[in-house]
Amino acid sequence: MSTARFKLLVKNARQVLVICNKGEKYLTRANGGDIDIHIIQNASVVVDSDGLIEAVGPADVIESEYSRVSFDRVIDATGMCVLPGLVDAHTHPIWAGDRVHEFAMKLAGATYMDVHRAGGGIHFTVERTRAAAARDLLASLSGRLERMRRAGTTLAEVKSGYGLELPTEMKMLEVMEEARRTLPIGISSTYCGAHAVPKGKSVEEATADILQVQLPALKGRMATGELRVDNIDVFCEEGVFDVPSTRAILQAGKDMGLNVNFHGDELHPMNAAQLGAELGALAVSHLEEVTDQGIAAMARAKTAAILLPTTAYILRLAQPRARAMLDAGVIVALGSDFNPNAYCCSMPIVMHLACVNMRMSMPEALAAATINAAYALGRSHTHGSLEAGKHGDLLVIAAPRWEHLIYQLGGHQELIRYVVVKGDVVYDNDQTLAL
Ligand SMILES: N=CN[C@@H](CCC(=O)O)C(=O)O
Ligand SMILES: [Zn+2]
Repeated sequence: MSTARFKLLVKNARQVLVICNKGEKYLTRANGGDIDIHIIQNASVVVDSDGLIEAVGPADVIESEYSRVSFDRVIDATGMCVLPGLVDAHTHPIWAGDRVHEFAMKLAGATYMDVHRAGGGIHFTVERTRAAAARDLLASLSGRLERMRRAGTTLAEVKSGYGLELPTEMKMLEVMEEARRTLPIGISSTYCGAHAVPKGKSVEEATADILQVQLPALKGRMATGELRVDNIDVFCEEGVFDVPSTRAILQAGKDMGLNVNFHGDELHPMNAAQLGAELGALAVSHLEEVTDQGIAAMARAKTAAILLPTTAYILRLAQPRARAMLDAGVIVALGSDFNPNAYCCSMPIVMHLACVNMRMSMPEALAAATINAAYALGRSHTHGSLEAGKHGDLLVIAAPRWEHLIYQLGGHQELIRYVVVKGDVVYDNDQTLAL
């Protein structure tokens, strides 16, 4: 090795969670075995000058191979564990006005749709987001993404969907674009203009507005490079967008080159999983009410299931059937679903809930929050594992075994020592406490 200068060396970690090491795009139980995550004991990680992973291997091998290289930063991870940056596959973090008052209503027995039909829920947030200035939305988004980063997230999917008309949807996408360019976290951006049917419009009118006004405008702004949008989303649900309107919107987005990734089978079985499989969707989120046929279709089509443990928890819904999905070979991913209904920025808490309430194993939850979440966003060639050539996104936790990140409910604040994005330390936490 020549006398190069690289960004970062993380050395002598007790465990390095590589996750997978053969270029796998996702991990499933397809062959009947358990999800197998790749771990190296007593290992080091090298990040090159472009912020990409150069090498991961036994500490002594890395030490001798890179002895002539100088590093901008060296982290001594003795006694600690290194994991890939977590990927949050489903969030709604751009909005104004919280809904703490609705939390009280739901605790008193109101359902999600009771609140929505009464003009609250998404409608409440839409009114406030329409009225908010872009700079205020960017400021609150920045704070929320920082909270996510401090909890180990280095790539987050971010949705629009609190405008439901052209000006506000574009304002949200512009805020997202600015965040993507300036904030130290990866963003996968999603147009979700079909998040609810705006007050005063029918489903048909809302669908026509999206197809004839919003999507053409978005296409124009993507063509000029003003906006970069990765995914298209629809809330497919009884009383929101029905299957025909969902299909039309998703197909139009797909024709524009967007990845299909939508909300389905949450409160009622809608056969959304089958629709996703038919459309070649990268992912369908929620799936609390998915049928066996829907599970089989997703497994066949390699459409990822993005499960959101906070939603079922907060709304006291039936848990998504993670075990049935995993056993059928579905690619299972996780998301925080951060939004004014489910206020949680922490993927470690999400993994904990997935293990306890959805009966996932800790390796399954970690694969779901790394490589499989990256797959759901079309990013598993760059994110989700510590393999050479991928982004140097990682976290260092002050614990002798990686499982502490899931086991310690809410303990990530004292456990996560460093968070690194593309080789830069973006969170340096000297508040870690001994176990
Ligand atoms: N279910 C639809 N959308 C969000 C909730 C958004 C909101 O209530 O503001 C979700 O994924 O949980
Ligand atoms: Zn959502």
